Amino acid sequence: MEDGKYSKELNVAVRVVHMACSLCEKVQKQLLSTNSDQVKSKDDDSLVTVADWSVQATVSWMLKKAFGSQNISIVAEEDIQTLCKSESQSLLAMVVSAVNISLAEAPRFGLHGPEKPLSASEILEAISQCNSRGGPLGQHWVLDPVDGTLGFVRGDQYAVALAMIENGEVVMGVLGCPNYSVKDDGLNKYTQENPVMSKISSGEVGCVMYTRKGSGKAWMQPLIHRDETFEWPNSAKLVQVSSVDDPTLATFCEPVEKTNSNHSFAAGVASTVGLRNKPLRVYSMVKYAAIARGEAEIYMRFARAGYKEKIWDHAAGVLLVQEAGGVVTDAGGRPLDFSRGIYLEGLDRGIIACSGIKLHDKIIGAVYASWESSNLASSQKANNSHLRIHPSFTHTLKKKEKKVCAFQIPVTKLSTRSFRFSIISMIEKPTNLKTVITL
Ligand SMILES: Nc1ncnc2c1ncn2[C@@H]1O[C@H](COP(=O)(O)OS(=O)(=O)O)[C@@H](OP(=O)(O)O)[C@H]1O
Ligand SMILES: [Mg+2]
Ligand SMILES: [Mg+2]
Ligand SMILES: [Mg+2]
Repeated sequence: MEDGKYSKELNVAVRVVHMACSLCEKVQKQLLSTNSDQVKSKDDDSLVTVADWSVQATVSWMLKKAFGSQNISIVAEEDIQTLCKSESQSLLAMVVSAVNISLAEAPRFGLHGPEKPLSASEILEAISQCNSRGGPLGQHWVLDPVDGTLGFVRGDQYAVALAMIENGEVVMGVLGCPNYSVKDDGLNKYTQENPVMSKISSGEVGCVMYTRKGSGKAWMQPLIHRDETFEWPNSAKLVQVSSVDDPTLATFCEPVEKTNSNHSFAAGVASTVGLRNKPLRVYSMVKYAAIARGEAEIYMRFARAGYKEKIWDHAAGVLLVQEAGGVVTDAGGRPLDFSRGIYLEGLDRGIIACSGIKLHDKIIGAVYASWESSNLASSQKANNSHLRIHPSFTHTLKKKEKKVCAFQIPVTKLSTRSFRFSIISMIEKPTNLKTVITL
């Protein structure tokens, strides 16, 4: 790891993510072999497991140990509501055990754990202290303890994602992918058709990827396994996005579940652009990892209307793709905004991550061409209070009082009539609009 800004933070974060991956591997193995009661449903019907809480507690405790509990703000996914219920005693006991086993392993990763095992209340405190809401000022750690919990429970891909946001920008990202082999083409071998258990027994190792904003570099390390005689520093190699910019050769990734992304809209975009390969459906932020490693070229994600993407599902992955040479924006071509709390507020329709600008431009253009006729358009319009601007057609209008209004302009193929109707909203309140564009 190179010296520079955030080098201490990055160094600790990488090691802590290694610890978290090791924890997850044990819990996943146990979960798949014993079918025990380690999985719960949340109010929104999504899943949470012993691993999610245990990783959050472990990372929270280790970061506070390294940087001081007063100085640290952590935004993370999980809370302790379910764990505190009287019927959750055995679940809490499993979390306490997993956390203490993991913390006891800290020296293997060149870190210091606690002198004695943590109590249940200390662990609950560590989890619940990750309740920061982020925002535009200061430093905030952002943690998704297990991203792709569904994949985790199904014995498939998942990730541990830790990032840091400073003054609203992602400045550091670490992504642990325990079932994504460090070997080339690690993903294609472990898709749904190839259960991950074969990987565990074959002894192949997953990876931890990391980067720092502005470095123009993204690194990958192999995971460390218990039986290995190993001492830090771990070896790391640089990764880079793919150089493929011909759509007919490109591979696109998308979420596995239709509820998390509209597959048919993505298929329409893919066909408009001329993508030929079948979509690679992969759980979790491993999709970003695949783009950063050059094993896929495009990641499209179009959530259903009303769903607001959360910063912990994207921060680490977005920076990895960008620093490995790729481009990530919303579907209107604008950068994702990590400065507005726990949600990616103002996100325009979806997220597009690409290995290069050429493919990215084509995808954004195809989204515009397909949008008005899609079901997604009518369902999301009601929810869109913000502006959609095609990057190449952004017109700004300076008003006397120096406020800037911007209009959505459609892609070239749309008619003049649809141009008029497509001026649908403004950055400022409608009362700020004094000039009407007439064609
Ligand atoms: N309805 C809906 N739409 C969009 N996104 C949603 C939705 N519900 C949940 N989530 C978040 O998606 C995270 C999992 O994303 P994946 O890309 O792994 O999806 S999939 O499982 O492959 O379908 C998942 O992250 P984890 O909870 O950490 O697994 C959620 O934060
Ligand atoms: Mg979740
Ligand atoms: Mg997640
Ligand atoms: Mg999660």
